[in-house]
Amino acid sequence: MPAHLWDSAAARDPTHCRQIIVIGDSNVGKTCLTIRFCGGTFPRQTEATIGVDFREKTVEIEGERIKVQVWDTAGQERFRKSMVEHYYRNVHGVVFVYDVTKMSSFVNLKTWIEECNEHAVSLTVPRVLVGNKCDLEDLIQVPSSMALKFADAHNMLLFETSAKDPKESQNVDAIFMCLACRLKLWVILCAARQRSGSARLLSGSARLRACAVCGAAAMK
Ligand SMILES: Nc1nc2c(ncn2[C@@H]2O[C@H](COP(=O)(O)OP(=O)(O)OP(=O)(O)O)[C@@H](O)[C@H]2O)c(=O)[nH]1
Repeated sequence: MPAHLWDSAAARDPTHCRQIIVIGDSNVGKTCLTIRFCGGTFPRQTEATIGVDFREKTVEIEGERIKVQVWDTAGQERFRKSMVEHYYRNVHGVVFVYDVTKMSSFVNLKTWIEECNEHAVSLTVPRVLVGNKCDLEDLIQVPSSMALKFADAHNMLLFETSAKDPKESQNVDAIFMCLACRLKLWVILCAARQRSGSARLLSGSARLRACAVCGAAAMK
């Protein structure tokens, strides 16, 4: 395992990047959510994403700076083909997005989760569910209760938000802050295990899984 990841100084290093991938159907607002978080604005116009777009932001969690790189992926199949495997391989956190005004984007979440699992993204990689476009109140098709049930069944937190409404920008931040926070906790947990020198903890159990941050084995 890479020793530097256990070093708390490295964990605090703002240049040490955590990659978060944003996936979901085309047009659900992945680009707008990413721009709202990284740039604080809502773009007047967006083009369909081709492959993957990268944006970065350094966030502070309990006094520690963590650099978050957000990978905004194409929702359209024809624009995804070549990129999927490479990006899934290096991911530290996943944001699944659906459009609260479009039931089909919610139904399709199953396919996105399957794709994620098929590409061997460990279940220990933190995942969150985001219902976007909550500002379109009169058009909502996906009730919160249904989304909550789905989120619970898949062990994810649910965020309902709007990339468009500036009053919701804190909620958009919360999505990524939540993931960054969980990643930070994960690093601390792994470091504690490493310090305790517990070989038993790090091997020999069918319940062990790979750590999302450092690739080391860790308890589920
Ligand atoms: N009302 C409303 N519209 C939104 C919101 N977020 C995005 N949109 C609109 O939805 C459309 C699609 O937004 P994008 O962010 O480009 O969607 P995407 O998921 O990145 O689409 P792909 O790149 O094709 O995968 C645009 O017209 C946005 O203006 C929101 O919170 N509220």
